[in-house]
Amino acid sequence: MNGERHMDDASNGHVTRRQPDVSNGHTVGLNGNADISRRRARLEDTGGFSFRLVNYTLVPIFLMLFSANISLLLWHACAKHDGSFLAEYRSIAEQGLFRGLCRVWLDIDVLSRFSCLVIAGYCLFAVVLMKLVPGRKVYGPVTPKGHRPVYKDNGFSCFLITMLTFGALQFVLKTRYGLSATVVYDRFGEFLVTLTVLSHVLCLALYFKGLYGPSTAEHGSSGNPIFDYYWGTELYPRLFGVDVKVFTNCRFGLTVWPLLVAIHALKSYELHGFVDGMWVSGALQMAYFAKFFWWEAGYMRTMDIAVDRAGFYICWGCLVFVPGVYASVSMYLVGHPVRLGPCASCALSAVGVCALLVNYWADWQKLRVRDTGGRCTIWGGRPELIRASYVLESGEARHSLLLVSGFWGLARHFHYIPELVLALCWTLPAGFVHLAPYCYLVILTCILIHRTYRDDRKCSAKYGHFWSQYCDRVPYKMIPGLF
Ligand SMILES: NC(=O)C1=CN([C@@H]2O[C@H](COP(=O)(O)OP(=O)(O)OC[C@H]3O[C@@H](n4cnc5c(N)ncnc54)[C@H](OP(=O)(O)O)[C@@H]3O)[C@@H](O)[C@H]2O)C=CC1
Ligand SMILES: CC(C)CCC[C@@H](C)[C@H]1CC[C@H]2C3=CC=C4C[C@@H](O)CC[C@]4(C)[C@H]3CC[C@]12C
Repeated sequence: MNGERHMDDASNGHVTRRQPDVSNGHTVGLNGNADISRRRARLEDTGGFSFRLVNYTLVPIFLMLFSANISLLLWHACAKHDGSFLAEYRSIAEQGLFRGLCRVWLDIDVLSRFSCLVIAGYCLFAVVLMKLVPGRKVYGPVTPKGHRPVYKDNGFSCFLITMLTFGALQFVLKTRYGLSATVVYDRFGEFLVTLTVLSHVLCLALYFKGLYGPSTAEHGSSGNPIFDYYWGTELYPRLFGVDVKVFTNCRFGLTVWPLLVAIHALKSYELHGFVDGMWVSGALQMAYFAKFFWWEAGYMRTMDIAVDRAGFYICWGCLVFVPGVYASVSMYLVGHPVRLGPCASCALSAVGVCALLVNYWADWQKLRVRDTGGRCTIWGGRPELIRASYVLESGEARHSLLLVSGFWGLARHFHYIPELVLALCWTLPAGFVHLAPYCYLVILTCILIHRTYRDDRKCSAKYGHFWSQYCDRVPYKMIPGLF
């Protein structure tokens, strides 16, 4: 498809029917006008003191501490304790939990010159690609304040160029200088702590930028600085002409993850030669990234972009949690080569590819119905639709389509099941000796289950009784007949 494509306004998560934005399960209502006190009042309206203390302060603090520590401990367990959390726990507990944990952090060379140079070099490279690689113009959903984000759909090309450049760089390093990019695996702890610190600096900058120098009208404070830092103060920030969320989510998180998978596969090859478990896992992940970038314009309409603000959750998450936790399966496999044999390799690959296709197909059905105004076929028949209306903050009425057939008729978030099955397929090669490689799967399950609730709340606030109608016709959140 060439030329401009306008995204369905309906996908904007910030338009509400009768309540402020409750998309995160927190009553956010942060749609960017300057009336901070009004928003604070909204936040305070949502429950008693203890409810607010837990939801807007304690949970964010817990998540920030938990995610930072799990990213590092996962690496530390793999690097120093053969992937065993139990051994990791014992070695930390020996010194007293708090002291032991601090030792893990402080023993690592933070902001080392090497990690800073590699990270800065990569960021520069990614930004140059973002700017120079051509792509058709696509639009994000219009915000209630009338902002329509514009994107260049060049994700797939940037991904390919990055992977090819990595391959060429590795070839030159190896043949000319005897060096290898696998040094990133050897010194990954340094990278993680450096990324952690740099990402906090970015989040802090974004926090103040959202309050005092926002790029668009979608900004503001909830009145609670901790929650604001965690959730963000601006929806579509730009820094030096760069769209921050496109950079953090797509050009960093979702690109560094495949680079790490490639580095882990190389390291495994250097250590053990060809190990089919690593290659099955790596190939399935690579197919997942290719699918992601092929569909990147669709991703620009999802909650991550249209609802979640640029704060710790999304930005720090994509800069540190994705490289640290999402890429941890292949990191674990480096130290634990598992030979699957041809039958298991083929079975896992086949199930994984089917899961990937189903997930893509479900996302595609939703986009297709919206793009064609329902004039398309879904599973060979005319789509069953609910023509839902909703009202923008400005009072303007809009319409949108809710698909009730295809995968969207099985359950309201059926597409999360293939997402999980695929992740399982690329994790199973790790075997069942340790829990560490299953961290991603466990965390992903929590994120997706939580997301089914978040999305229901968001859509119910947006579509009101149309959403109730949809829920009556499709009563299950994720697993037909069960949940
Ligand atoms: N690996 C990971 O960590 C994660 C991966 N993912 C993947 O990302 C992809 C997108 O995620 P997802 O959570 O779905 O993001 P979305 O935000 O795109 O999905 C939900 C949105 O789709 C619209 N919608 C809901 N029901 C219908 C329907 N019946 N018909 C038409 N539109 C509907 C609503 O938005 P609207 O306002 O437009 O009506 C709703 O808010 C998936 O493939 C998922 O598996 C997701 C989360 C985590
Ligand atoms: C407490 C926090 C540190 C948690 C951070 C979570 C985020 C890093 C992730 C939350 C949602 C995730 C994603 C959503 C949808 C995606 C589409 C998929 O095709 C590829 C992965 C992803 C971009 C994924 C990436 C991580 C999150 C943003």
